[in-house]
Amino acid sequence: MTAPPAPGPSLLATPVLLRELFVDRLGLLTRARRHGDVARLRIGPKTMVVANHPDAVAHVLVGNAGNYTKGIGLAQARRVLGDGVLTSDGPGWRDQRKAVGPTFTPARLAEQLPVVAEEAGALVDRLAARIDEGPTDVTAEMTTLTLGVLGRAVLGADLSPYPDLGEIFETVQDQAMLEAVTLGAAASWRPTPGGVRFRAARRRLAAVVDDLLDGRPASDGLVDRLGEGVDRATVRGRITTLLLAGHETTASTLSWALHRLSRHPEIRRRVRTEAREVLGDRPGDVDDLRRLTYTGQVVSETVRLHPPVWLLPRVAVDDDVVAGYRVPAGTDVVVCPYAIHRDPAWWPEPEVFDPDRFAPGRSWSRDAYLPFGAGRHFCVGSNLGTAEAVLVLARLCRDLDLRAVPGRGPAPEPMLSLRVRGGLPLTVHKPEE
Ligand code: HEM
Repeated sequence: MTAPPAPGPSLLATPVLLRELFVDRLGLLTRARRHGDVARLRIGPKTMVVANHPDAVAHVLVGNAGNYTKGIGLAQARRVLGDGVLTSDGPGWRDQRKAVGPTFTPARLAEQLPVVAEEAGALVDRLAARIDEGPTDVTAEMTTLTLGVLGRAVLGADLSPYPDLGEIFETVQDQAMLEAVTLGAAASWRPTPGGVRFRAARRRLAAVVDDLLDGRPASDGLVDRLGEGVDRATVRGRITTLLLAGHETTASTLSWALHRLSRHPEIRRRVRTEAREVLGDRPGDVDDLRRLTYTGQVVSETVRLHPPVWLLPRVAVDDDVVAGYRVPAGTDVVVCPYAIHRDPAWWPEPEVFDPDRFAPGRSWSRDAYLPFGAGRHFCVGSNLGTAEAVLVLARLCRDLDLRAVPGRGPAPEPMLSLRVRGGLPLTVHKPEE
């Protein structure tokens, strides 16, 4: 007997689903759990299966991962960024995964942390110049910080001569997302203002990466490993993709963490107390990181509620059966960490920001926690990204007090990563003694 198709809304719901795909992707995928462990969303000619239950997720990402390649948005991301470890699959992906491996070992992390600490110090100085002044957009600052770290600690290159890099990445991502949600109708070659902006941004990005390559960066050999046996266009794509994967996610984590801290003075105080006890006046190193336990919990809780990679898209290569339902070859199967992390079946009071969920000795649903993905595509930079977020938060809370501007909280913008729509204005103050 063949398995039945997964349950989901009728084909007549296409106009509603299409609208939601455009204006409320997070809501659409969160509501999909109403249909059960997996849901089938038919949007015109496109069918998308959403894996809602952790067992279904584990099947797609781990147990039967060999039957799934990366999916929705991949073609668009590859067109705008190039063919990098984040945007590829198959043998090309395997080679790159091998090439980046040596850059993300614990020994390398210990060498990378002083750079993180230096960039954190520069960030504190920039923000300290704004003490008791008007609101400052901290999202732009987080992008500057994470690009600085990535450039120096991973690629061995100084990216400070390119202050527009964050904005360029925003423009190329906007185009990739627009193409993905309009199912290709908004192609980048069109003579629209967005298309023109995108093409200019892509040219600039290529020029920046070429500059970087021509400067023969003093990396740990990563750039050479990525360039082995491939032409300039290919290596450019590989570096561009790594640049995006390595800075956006950590910048998003830090921005959302600062938003949460700005609204919870008691949590901010706990982070400050811990930072003072552990770091004293020092910049922070690997041993300190292990002792910044509560700050680590704040980061874990931030990426639960605001996972920067909010969607893990896959495509089934051959027919499969997931949680008892038929998934024909070629079906888009998606896992939405944002929705799973807010599912009351796995997380009590899921909307509450409570870092103590992750306190030592507390048990929590590991299978329903996917901020870094799972299986063979598990994030290569998870240790660096986490270490960076923890150390920067500790330094910011130790040295400054960042407070919310009264009014509505920021809205999420689910692009290639989960951005803060319109930036995050906070005011900067001296911390209490
Ligand atoms: C808090 C920060 C970060 C988060 C939340 C995060 C999250 C993720 C997730 C969920 C994936 C899996 C994507 C999938 O399965 O389709 C991923 C993959 C990846 N991440 Fe991260 N990431 C972070 C930081 C970093 C950093 C700092 C780097 C590099 C410097 C990095 C490089 C990559 C790469 C290259 C991949 C592709 C891996 C593959 O496909 O094999 N990430 N990341």
